[in-house]
Amino acid sequence: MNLKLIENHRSFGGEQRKYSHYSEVLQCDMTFSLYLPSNKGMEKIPLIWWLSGLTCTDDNFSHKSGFQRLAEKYQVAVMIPDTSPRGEHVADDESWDLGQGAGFYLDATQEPWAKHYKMYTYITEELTAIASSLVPNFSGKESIMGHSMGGHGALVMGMKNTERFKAISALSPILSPSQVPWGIKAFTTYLGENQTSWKEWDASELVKGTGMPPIHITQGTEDGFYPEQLTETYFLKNAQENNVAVDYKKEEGYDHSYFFIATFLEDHFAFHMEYLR
Ligand SMILES: N[C@@H](CCC(=O)N[C@@H](CS)C(=O)NCC(=O)O)C(=O)O
Repeated sequence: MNLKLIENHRSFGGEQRKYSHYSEVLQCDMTFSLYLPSNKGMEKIPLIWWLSGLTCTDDNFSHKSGFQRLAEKYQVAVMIPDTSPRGEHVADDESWDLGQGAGFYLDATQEPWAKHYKMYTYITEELTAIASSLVPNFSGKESIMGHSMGGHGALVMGMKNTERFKAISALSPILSPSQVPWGIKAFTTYLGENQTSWKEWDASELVKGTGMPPIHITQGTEDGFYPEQLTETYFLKNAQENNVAVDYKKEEGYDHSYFFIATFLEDHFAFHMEYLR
């Protein structure tokens, strides 16, 4: 596993850690970040997964959102993966919404991406085993949240693993990737032209399933990517027709940035903690 602790910062009483390791699934060196609360009460600690958006690494959320205050307040560990496989030998694209920094949290089937772009299996299996070994006194309870591409990733991972994740939330998420430019570009490239294969990676299709965890979504009205990339209509229609509980909130005047994320994060943590206790 070659796990190496490369940073450790005290933050709000807990520890903000960053690790590097060689990923067998992705076939490359990776980093991830992990927050461990102080756990002064020696309680069982649940785990929230955070998935970031396009162009991010695991640093954006830990550097810019201020989430550590909430994780310490609620005594919850937070795991932050990178957004794609990395390295000079890993396929890439010159545009910012494809390739490295834009893995879309799926398992690619098309060349030259299939060898490394397996973010779904990396997170749900390899990183999951690592997380379990690193969170002391882990309660075994997990939930998942994310932003934009990562908001979509959180919905897909949560809805594909309904027994495992107790709650799902997303800030300005892509909701119907098969119908918006970012998603069409990524799915065509990673999964191929046959749109039948897209369905298992599309939150608007998965929401037609049964036994879904509760879902909470926040979208800013002044988000430059809304509604073109982040349209909610089809997702909400499918959720409603299938009786899936989605709390979709629009917030006046907010954009797509980490200023928006930082503003509404407490609301999201409080929502998750209802199901993680
Ligand atoms: N093309 C722009 C926009 C990309 C963008 O807004 N990315 C969002 C996720 S979709 C983000 O979280 N950016 C990193 C940040 O704001 O720290 C860029 O390269 O920064």
